[in-house]
Amino acid sequence: MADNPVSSTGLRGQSAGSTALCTVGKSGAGLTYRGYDIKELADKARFEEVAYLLLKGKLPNRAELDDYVTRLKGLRGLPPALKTVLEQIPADAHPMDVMRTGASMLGNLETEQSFEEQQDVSDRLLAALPSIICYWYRYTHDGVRIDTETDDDSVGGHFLHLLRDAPASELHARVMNVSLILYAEHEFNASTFTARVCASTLSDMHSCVTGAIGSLRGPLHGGANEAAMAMIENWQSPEEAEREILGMLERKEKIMGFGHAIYRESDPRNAIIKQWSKRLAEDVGDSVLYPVSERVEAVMWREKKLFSNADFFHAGAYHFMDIPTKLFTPIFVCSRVTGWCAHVFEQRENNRIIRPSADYVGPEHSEWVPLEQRA
Ligand SMILES: CC(=O)SCCNC(=O)CCNC(=O)[C@H](O)C(C)(C)COP(=O)(O)OP(=O)(O)OC[C@H]1O[C@@H](n2cnc3c(N)ncnc32)[C@H](O)[C@@H]1OP(=O)(O)O
Ligand SMILES: O=C([O-])CC(=O)C(=O)O
Repeated sequence: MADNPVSSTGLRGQSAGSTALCTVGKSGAGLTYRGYDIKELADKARFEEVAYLLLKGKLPNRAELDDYVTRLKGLRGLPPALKTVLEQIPADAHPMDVMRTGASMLGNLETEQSFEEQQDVSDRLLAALPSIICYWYRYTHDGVRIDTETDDDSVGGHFLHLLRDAPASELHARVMNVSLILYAEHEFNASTFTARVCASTLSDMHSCVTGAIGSLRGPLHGGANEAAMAMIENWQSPEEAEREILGMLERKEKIMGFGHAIYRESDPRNAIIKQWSKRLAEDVGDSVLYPVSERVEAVMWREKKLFSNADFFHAGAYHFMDIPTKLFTPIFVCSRVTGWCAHVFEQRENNRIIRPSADYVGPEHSEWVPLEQRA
């Protein structure tokens, strides 16, 4: 039987290729996008600058950024056939399924005909994905057909504007900006690897992104921010939270929003979003959810040395901005599409089809039994 040590399952610890986009957990570096520290980006950059950095290869100068923002604003409208499809999707569908269908349908209407169009296709996806989710959400939940072409300068502000029919407050636009920066890129995570595997067959950009959305949907990956919210909203006090978490650990249940495949001691995105979550909690006068979240974090570290990952304090932050829980992971898509597309560019630039081997663990030889004689 083949040797298959647990430590190597899930391809853990194995390099599956190279990238110039991002370092995750590299000693002394925490998280960097093209060499820029995530803390500095979250503090100083606009998400649109980070998108430009990832997709075009360098930070934009003032004129380039202004042009890029104007360009993205001009790409927010949705074709009528896409709106018709979105209107057919039921209100109780999962919004990540809506994102998946939306990206795929856009690929039918605006097919990438050649790789020379990859920059345009990526910009279009980045601009259109918030419109897709909000168009569907408002149609199915509020019965209105919204105009998706807002004049907001930022992707985050545009998303909140569409959701609420009113421009976002400065604080909310700021937090959305930080959140989108934190979620933009993360090396060979599961959804990005999905995109790269798809790209390696020389498939089109919409297929790569559609597949990546499907991978991000799961609760072990992007879906953890929604799962964390569903968990913490049940608890009315830190004491109750502690009791329940101890019970879950006793039953060997997974606590969503904790742990990481690469980081060992902390996720550098956590401290950043946690600080904004606290600020928002103060803004709405919360005295339950934030203290509950803090206690869960403390108990998880005390009991298991497991730390909050990027998703855990995002739950409270989005909740305090009154964003419906089921839209949490779609926001992740609106950001990570930048990383996915940038990885597809890289894969295409130096491509070889991704096709690992498997250790066979089935029977050595199986004797054919005619149909009538089988038990
Ligand atoms: C943006 C993102 O995608 S971040 C990740 C979001 N996902 C989550 O928050 C889901 C919860 N977390 C997890 O399921 C895992 O920590 C993952 C999927 C993120 C990483 O998985 P792995 O790399 O397999 O974790 P790792 O090898 O560090 O696990 C070590 C041990 O800790 C346990 N563990 C890890 N995370 C958790 C958790 N959140 N709750 C309880 N136990 C956990 C594992 O079960 C394992 O225990 P075992 O040795 O007894 O089997
Ligand atoms: O890197 C990972 O495995 C998951 C993650 O944190 C991300 O994709 O942001």
